[in-house]
Order: sequence, then structure tokens, then C-alpha cells
Amino acid sequence: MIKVGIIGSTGYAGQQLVWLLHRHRETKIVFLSSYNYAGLPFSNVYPEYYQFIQDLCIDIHTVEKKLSSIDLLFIALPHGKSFAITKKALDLGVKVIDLGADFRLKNTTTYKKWYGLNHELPEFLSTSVYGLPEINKKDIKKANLIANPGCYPTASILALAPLLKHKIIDPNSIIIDAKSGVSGAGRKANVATLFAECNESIKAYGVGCHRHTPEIEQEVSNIYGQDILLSFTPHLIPMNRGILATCYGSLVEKISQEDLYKIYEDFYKDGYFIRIRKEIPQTKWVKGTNLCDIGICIDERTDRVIIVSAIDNLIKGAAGQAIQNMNIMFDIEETEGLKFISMTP
Ligand SMILES: NC(=O)C1=CN([C@@H]2O[C@H](COP(=O)(O)OP(=O)(O)OC[C@H]3O[C@@H](n4cnc5c(N)ncnc54)[C@H](OP(=O)(O)O)[C@@H]3O)[C@@H](O)[C@H]2O)C=CC1
Ligand SMILES: CC(=O)N[C@@H](CCC(=O)OP(=O)(O)O)C(=O)O
Repeated sequence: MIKVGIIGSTGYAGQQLVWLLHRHRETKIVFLSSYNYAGLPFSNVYPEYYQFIQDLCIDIHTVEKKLSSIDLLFIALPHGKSFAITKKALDLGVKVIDLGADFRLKNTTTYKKWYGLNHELPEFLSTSVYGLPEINKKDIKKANLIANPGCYPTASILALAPLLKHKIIDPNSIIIDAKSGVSGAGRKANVATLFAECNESIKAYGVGCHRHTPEIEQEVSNIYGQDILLSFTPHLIPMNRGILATCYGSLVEKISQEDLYKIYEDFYKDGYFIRIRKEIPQTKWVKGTNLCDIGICIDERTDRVIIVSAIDNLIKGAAGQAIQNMNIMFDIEETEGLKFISMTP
């Protein structure tokens, strides 16, 4: 049994970890922690867990005392809040999976520029691993610290990786147009995600300046083997969960739809969670699952390729991917606790 603790368990991403781990056969939750709800039962915060999860939420000081009783710490806190506890855990030999962004960007100047914070643990960046299993599985196996990818980057990088690995598109032609449900913004009060503000409306935000841009650029540059700059525009959609990323690139030479389909199938042949679809996917097909559905279209008129990927932001975009990483790190079946089909309707 892998003994785990969850910090930030009362947020949307943390709560989703609890939901998934509850039925994971190889883990035991040792503690859940919260900031505002410390001392209260988890099921007071989320009454749907009544009878199933009886743990009290503990505070950060109690977490520190309990670190030596776990094998793995999940952290689901806002940016900039993970540094101190990550160091304490790693010093005690506890592995860490951080669902936030504090260890994703390898360059501290880039982190400062996009997050407005000084990086407090630069010495950990050379060994932290970007936890996208379909790309970095070998490194994840050996890692002690995983930077779990952002939700938009997960959908975007998985959509673009085969095109870049095989140099099928001009790397400077990439445009990503992505949409997210409101749970992507977290549970904290936020005027933009109030029902009356976002229902019956769609808006672009972070246009030209969203902090996931450098994260996507870093990872696609690694895959391509050369620095890439791209355009990324996120949109808020009035639904609870889901991300749809529509990615465009200019072909460097003509390729048939069938050949490109084969390239994608081959690239993801070991990726249980990646489904290369003959149709263009919808978020509904992956809602509540750890799947990423990818649809491919060659636009012969413009010599562009259009790739559409769909994920659930809280599962493949956060908690599910974190558990997939845990499974790989602890050498258990990669799909343990994650084999769901979306619930319809
Ligand atoms: N939502 C999503 O789709 C995704 C989120 N992530 C990342 O996961 C992390 C958590 O996000 P999410 O669950 O959405 O956010 P929420 O706002 O829903 O939850 C944040 C959690 O952090 C705790 N917290 C808030 N402020 C502090 C603080 N100052 N010190 C300690 N704890 C604090 C909260 O505690 P309390 O409840 O007690 O206030 C809560 O448990 C973030 O880094 C986010 O970027 C990554 C991918 C997708
Ligand atoms: C709809 C919405 O607001 N989404 C969030 C993305 C959340 C996420 O995955 O991001 P991090 O883990 O990098 O914070 C946003 O755009 O800020």
C-alpha cells in the first residue's frame, strides 16, 4: 500500500484526488489537509462524501508532523505556496507530486515573469520531472518530484506532440485556441465564474499573456529540439468541466489524412488514455475520465493541419494525471484507479 497525504484537499483538484484515491486499490489516504477548513471533517466541506471519507482536515503544522508516515505527498495549492512543504517532504525521503505550477517551468526568470514570484527552490528544478506520462514516462519512473502539468498544456501538448516529433508543421505557425469549463478556475470565490456572470456567455481571457503559454512552449520546444514561440488563447465556457483545444499549424509538405492518422496512432500506441478518433471529439466523450481524445483534420485548401483534443480538466488535466504519475513512480499498473468511461448523458 502506498501511503499518501493530500495538501489542498478541499479545492477542486484536491477533492478530485480524494474521489479517485477512494477506490484506488493500492493506496491508503493517511491525511487530508486544508487551509480554511482545518479541524472540520472533509465531508462537512463536501457532504457527498458522507460515510465514505471520515477524515478530519488537518492544518499545515500537523501535516509537517505526519510527513514521515507517508510515501507520497500530493500538493494542490495555489501557485507559490508549495515550496516550503515540498522541501520538507523531499528531505524526509517522501516523494512529491505538485499539481500547481511551481516546478513546471525550468527557467526561474520565466517563472518570475509569468507568475510574478521569485522561485524559492531553483536547486530542485534540474531533477523535477514534467509529469506528462505519454511523453516523459521514463523520467517519471525515477522521479522524486513531479510537476504535474497544467490543464490547457496537457490538452495542447498531447495534440501537438506527434506533429512536432515528426516535423510535420512549421514550428512557428502554431496557434492554440482552447476552451475550459469554470472548475478550471478553482473553487475560490471569483466573480468571473459566478453563474450570472458566465452563463450564456463565452469569453476569451489572458489573451496574449496567459501563464500557460511558456509552459506549452517549453515542452513543445523539447519535443521539437528547438525553441518554439506560439499563440495561445484560452476561453471560459459555461460548463462545469472539460477542455477543448483546437490547434493549428502549417504543413511543411503535403500529407494525407490517413498517413497522419497512422502517425498519431503509432506515436500513442502505448498510451492507454489517448484515443485517436476518426471524428472530431467533444468534451462530453471524456468528461469524468482520464482520457484525452484527439481528432485530426488536414485542411487541404490552406495546407494547415487542425488537431482537436478534449480532456477533463480535473482528471487528465489534474488529479487523474497525478495518479497516473503516482502509479508509474511506484511501479504499479499505470491505469489503476483510472479506468472510467464517461457517464452519459
Ligand atoms: N482546477 C483545475 O482544473 C486545475 C487546477 N490545477 C492546479 O491545482 C492547484 C489547486 O487548484 P484548484 O483545486 O482548482 O484550486 P481551489 O481554489 O479550488 O483550491 C485551492 C486549495 O488550496 C488551499 N489554499 C488556498 N489558499 C491557501 C494558502 N494561502 N495556503 C495554503 N492553502 C491554501 C485551499 O484551502 P481551503 O479550501 O481550506 O481554502 C484549497 O484546498 C492550483 O495550483 C491549480 O493551478 C491544475 C490543473 C487543473
Ligand atoms: C478556467 C480557468 O480559469 N482556468 C485556469 C487554469 C487552471 C490550471 O490548470 O492551471 P494551473 O494549474 O497552471 O493553475 C486559468 O486559466 O487560470
